[in-house]
Amino acid sequence: MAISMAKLATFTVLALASTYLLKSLFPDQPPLVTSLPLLILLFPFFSFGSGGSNVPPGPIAFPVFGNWLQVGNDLNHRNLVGMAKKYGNVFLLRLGVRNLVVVSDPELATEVLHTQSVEFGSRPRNLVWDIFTDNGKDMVFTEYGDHWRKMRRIMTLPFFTNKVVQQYREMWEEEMDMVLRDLRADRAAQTEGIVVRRRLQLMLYNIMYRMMFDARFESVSDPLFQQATRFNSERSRLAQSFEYNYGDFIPILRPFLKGYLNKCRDLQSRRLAFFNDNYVEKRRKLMAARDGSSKLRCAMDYILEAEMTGEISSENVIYIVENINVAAIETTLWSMEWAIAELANHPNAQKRLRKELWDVLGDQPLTETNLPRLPYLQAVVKETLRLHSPIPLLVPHMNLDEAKLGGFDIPKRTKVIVNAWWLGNNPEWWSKPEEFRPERFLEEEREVEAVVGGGKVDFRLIPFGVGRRSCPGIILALPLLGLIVGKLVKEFEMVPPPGVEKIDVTEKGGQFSLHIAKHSTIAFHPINKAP
Ligand code: HEM
Repeated sequence: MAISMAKLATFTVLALASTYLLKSLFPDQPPLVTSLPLLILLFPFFSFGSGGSNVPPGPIAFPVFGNWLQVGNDLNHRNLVGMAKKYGNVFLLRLGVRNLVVVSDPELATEVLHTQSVEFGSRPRNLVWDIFTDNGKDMVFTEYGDHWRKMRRIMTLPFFTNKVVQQYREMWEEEMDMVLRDLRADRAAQTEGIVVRRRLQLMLYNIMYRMMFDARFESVSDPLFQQATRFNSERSRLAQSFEYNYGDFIPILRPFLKGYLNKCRDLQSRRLAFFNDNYVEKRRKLMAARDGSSKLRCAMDYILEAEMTGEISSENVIYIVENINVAAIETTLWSMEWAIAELANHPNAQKRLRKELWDVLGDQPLTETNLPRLPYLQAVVKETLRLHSPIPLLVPHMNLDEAKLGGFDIPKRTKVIVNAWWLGNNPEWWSKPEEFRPERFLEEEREVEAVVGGGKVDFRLIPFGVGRRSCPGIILALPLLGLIVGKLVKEFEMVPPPGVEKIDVTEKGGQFSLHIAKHSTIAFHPINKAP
């Protein structure tokens, strides 16, 4: 087949640019490696495009690199919207040996998450996630199948039922009331303001560790708290980084990732030993000493019971702990930070919320049982999750076998992502989506049920996903968010620190998370009577 001059020229420029890039990235590597792009020129030129099958549209793919050099590493929710406008609501990117399909409209999202939730119910893996999950011994990142089903079932009873919410709601309120007490006693918090994230992080760790292990941390200086947060944030940093993409996409470059992967392995073994030695083993000893009549006290006791009956292995036990540390704490914390920042920037919304809280509760403190009586509070939570989904592209899905989507063929083992942020922020479907305006959920969007669950799902608002692989933690995350936001607003006026007009709500994302770029400093002015 003849090749056009334009294609040849593009190819040559690309190959030279890549050679240059590799040479500067790896100056000490042998010429075989750095001249790889030129060798690629010798490859058959006509592996451009889709290879002839009926795959979704997308940019022209080059041999070996696919679209990677064109689209780069940072495939964040906003960049993907730009591509969807060009290629359509389902498009395909080839990133080296990996295929990535991006879905950007509610109907196709329904297909992936609901109608074909078995077909698209797996998770893709990569070199780093393989290390952090020991090739899928966990639940969050494992493939769809018997192992996932068993893990999800075993985790549901101690973590994800309404009974669990009822069992723990007073403990949650107690931890939150300690935050309010600390803010009232903190002069700096009331004058120049504080980075409230640190205190909320301690609160959330305490809530999750009390549920998991019946254990808590005394303060932010507790050495165990410092170790736990350091291990978890280092794990997130390594897993979320774009640094390892080149080795993941292009197998021939994997030897250069050895140092990075060893760092991940080393961290993972120290981190799992930390969970095991300080928490799991202690519960195991208590379980061994327990007589049949004593009650199971915390989630770990139920999990260890499943280990004792041979349903799961000790490795699975530790990966459940790892998954809760990864999935539960930072996601909820990011949402709290966004909600507080937006309320500080929108005094009218804050005033309206405070009025609702005082009208409904009077002098009484907010409790979990009151939440259904506070529609504006629920609207604030929904609006926060719509505008700032902590996981804007959901956790990636994958089809184990070849599948169909929107009339296209999806090659097997394609990473499929749903741009959930765009579903909640597309101006074709939402009025002025860039505005933080909770009242939309009491006015034109009264029917949106997705976030509160239970009702009919509106696929425009799915910050927790939907269907088989949706977030089971929604049952905890929503009341936790409502409670802390409501309690703070009832007792404090939250404002930017002196001299600052607006809190900076610039975003920062990783491979799939989205959080506030700079942790905000907020001043908390105590309120003692009804507004
Ligand atoms: C605001 C807080 C949270 C948000 C926005 C959130 C969001 C998500 C999303 C988008 C997914 C993937 C859904 C999909 O792939 O379709 C997910 C999965 C998951 N989340 Fe959450 N989550 C939150 C809090 C929690 C909490 C508190 C827990 C546990 C206590 C939790 C546990 C999990 C687990 C175990 C999965 C994996 C489910 C599976 O693969 O089967 N999450 N979450």
